[in-house]
Amino acid sequence: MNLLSEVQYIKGVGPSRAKLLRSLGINTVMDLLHFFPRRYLDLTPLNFEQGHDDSVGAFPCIVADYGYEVLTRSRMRIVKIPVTDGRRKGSAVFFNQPYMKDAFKPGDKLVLIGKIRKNYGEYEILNPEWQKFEKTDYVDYARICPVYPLTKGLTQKIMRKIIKSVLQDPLEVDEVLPQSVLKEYRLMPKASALRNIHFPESWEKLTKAQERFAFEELLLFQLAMMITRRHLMGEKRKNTYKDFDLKPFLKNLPFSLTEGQKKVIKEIISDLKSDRIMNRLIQGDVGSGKTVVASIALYLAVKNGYQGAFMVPTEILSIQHGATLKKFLNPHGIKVEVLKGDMPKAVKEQILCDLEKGRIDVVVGTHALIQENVKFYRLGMVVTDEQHRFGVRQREALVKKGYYPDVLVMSATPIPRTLALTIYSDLDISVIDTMPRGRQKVDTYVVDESMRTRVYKFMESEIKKGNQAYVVCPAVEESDIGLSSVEEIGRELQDTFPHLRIGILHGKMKTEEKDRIMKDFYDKKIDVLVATTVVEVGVDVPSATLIVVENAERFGLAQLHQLRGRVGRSDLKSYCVLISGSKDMGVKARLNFMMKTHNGFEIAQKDLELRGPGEFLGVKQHGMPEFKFASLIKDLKLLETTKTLADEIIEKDLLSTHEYKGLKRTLEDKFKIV
Ligand SMILES: Nc1ncnc2c1ncn2[C@@H]1O[C@H](COP(=O)(O)OP(=O)(O)OP(=O)(O)O)[C@@H](O)[C@H]1O
Repeated sequence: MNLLSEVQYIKGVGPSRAKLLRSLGINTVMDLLHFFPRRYLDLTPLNFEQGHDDSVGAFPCIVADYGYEVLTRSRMRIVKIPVTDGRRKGSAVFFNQPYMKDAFKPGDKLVLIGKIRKNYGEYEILNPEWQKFEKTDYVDYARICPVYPLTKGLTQKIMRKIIKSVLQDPLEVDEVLPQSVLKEYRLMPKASALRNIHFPESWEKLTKAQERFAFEELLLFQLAMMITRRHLMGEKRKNTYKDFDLKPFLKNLPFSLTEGQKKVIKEIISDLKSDRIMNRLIQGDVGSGKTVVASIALYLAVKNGYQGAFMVPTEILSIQHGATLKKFLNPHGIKVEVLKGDMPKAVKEQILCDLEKGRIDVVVGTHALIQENVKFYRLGMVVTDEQHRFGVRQREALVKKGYYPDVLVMSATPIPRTLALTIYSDLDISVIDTMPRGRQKVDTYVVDESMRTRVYKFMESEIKKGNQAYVVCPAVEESDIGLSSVEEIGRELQDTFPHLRIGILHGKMKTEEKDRIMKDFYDKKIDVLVATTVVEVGVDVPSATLIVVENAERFGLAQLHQLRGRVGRSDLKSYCVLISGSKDMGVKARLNFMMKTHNGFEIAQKDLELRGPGEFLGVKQHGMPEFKFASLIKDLKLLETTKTLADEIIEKDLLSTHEYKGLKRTLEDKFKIV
């Protein structure tokens, strides 16, 4: 049968079933073959005793007597068919299917597929799928049976039959992957992978088939991203960078760089020396010192005649990073300005004009920096500090404006490598893998409400030592859903400790007010900052040594780690207290994980496993790739392998060779590129 034939012409389909299949997106034989099972049943034949509660099993048996109907106490009609597995007695039980009473006669041989349970000493198989067979036939019955995601009107039985009938003929499918790739990575060829994905000959073969499809899926994805990137950023750089002397900058730095920082700076410099535009992601645990690295990139850009832009996720951060950059860059004659949303019009216009004329070297601001009508004189370096956000669109916006700047993306929180490789697959990845010297691990405690008074007493003693503290609450105002709020806790603390200077901060406040509070906290005019998660990302106040998180159960692990990262940013001993009244064992285990683990990448991985990629990244991301076979949680090795291969394919321009024809065509069909 031709793969492009319509499904209607498959044996046993016909117009009405074809319509149902079409509603599942299946038009052709090819579509049908690519309609993959959702899961599989293990149909290794079992006797009644071998069945497990709550798991589906396959039970070959013989009908022992005629079926009969029973009315339950809740007036439900059930049909029972007495059966035996040869040794024990049991029944097949059908709910609300009175016609099943006469479906079988004594002596019929059946295989019943369903969950088994023991009811008053007798085995019952509930609402089973069933198949009549002669004992010898059972050998032919698939041991590993596919379960498809279906629609009303189609049953598993019908679907299996249709697909089986297609698979009976030799499959003339085009192989997508080149023979050399199949051989090198020991992948199952497409035709047998298709057979085994539907009717696996063994569990091992099923795994091999799944691996093959995952490989294909990831390779195609990586190639598509790389080709898009080449279109987008593939401009050859003009190689105008001549000055790589960092001595003056480093001399002015109050500390020496860590090994991790040095390594990443080397990678940046090698990008700037190469003939391709830089697209690099910098990852690092909280407090690993990403900002200095970004400053160095901006320093080099300005030294070589370019302007730089630093985009940050919140206004609070734009002020903080603005101040840091001024401190690092002003002494070298580099002019830095912060562009804020609600600046007086005249000031803003002056900055915009100076930028366009090239009188400002580095501008810091939120993403509005590139969305608004901001024009540059000679933009050469864009640093974006991202909070799990795609930079692609922003980078695209810049390219559309006619700039082809080098791009450095800083990921504000550690993200597991599988996710980094996919959502940032258009970037090269650098990791700062060492922490500044003298950092101690932040002691972390999980406590319940009864400890609150003690925790706050401890806070008082920290402040007496000259340190500062954060209290993070999930809500802004008091409400009836029982969450601690910034306003309520702020008031309570002020009443209990009248001598402490308490400040509150949340997203609903005016920018001006936020600025003032944040500045007071930086300047140590505030001892305790009671805030929502606006302080979550990037806020850097080295003398803060305690963070208390109220209703800690409300936060994800990665977020808690990010919050904890607000303390322990100097050599002062720091503490994190997670307050939670939750009795849920799962929640407790999750919070306890924070006490044991301090490595952000490990925590992020755990968070990803617990919540899945969508939740981990926060709101459901548009454009987040959805893979059928590959797992963003587990398939790190496969991701790395396919990335290396994709690199090689692009580098050597293999897609234009005869051997890679299939791959090229699939890319064109699936992603409309190449
Ligand atoms: N090599 C270093 N030695 C000592 N201190 C350093 C070093 N590098 C950075 N710091 C300091 O460590 C603190 C954290 O640095 P930075 O704010 O750049 O971290 P980050 O990686 O951006 O952290 P986060 O992700 O939490 O925002 C800052 O106060 C910074 O001045």
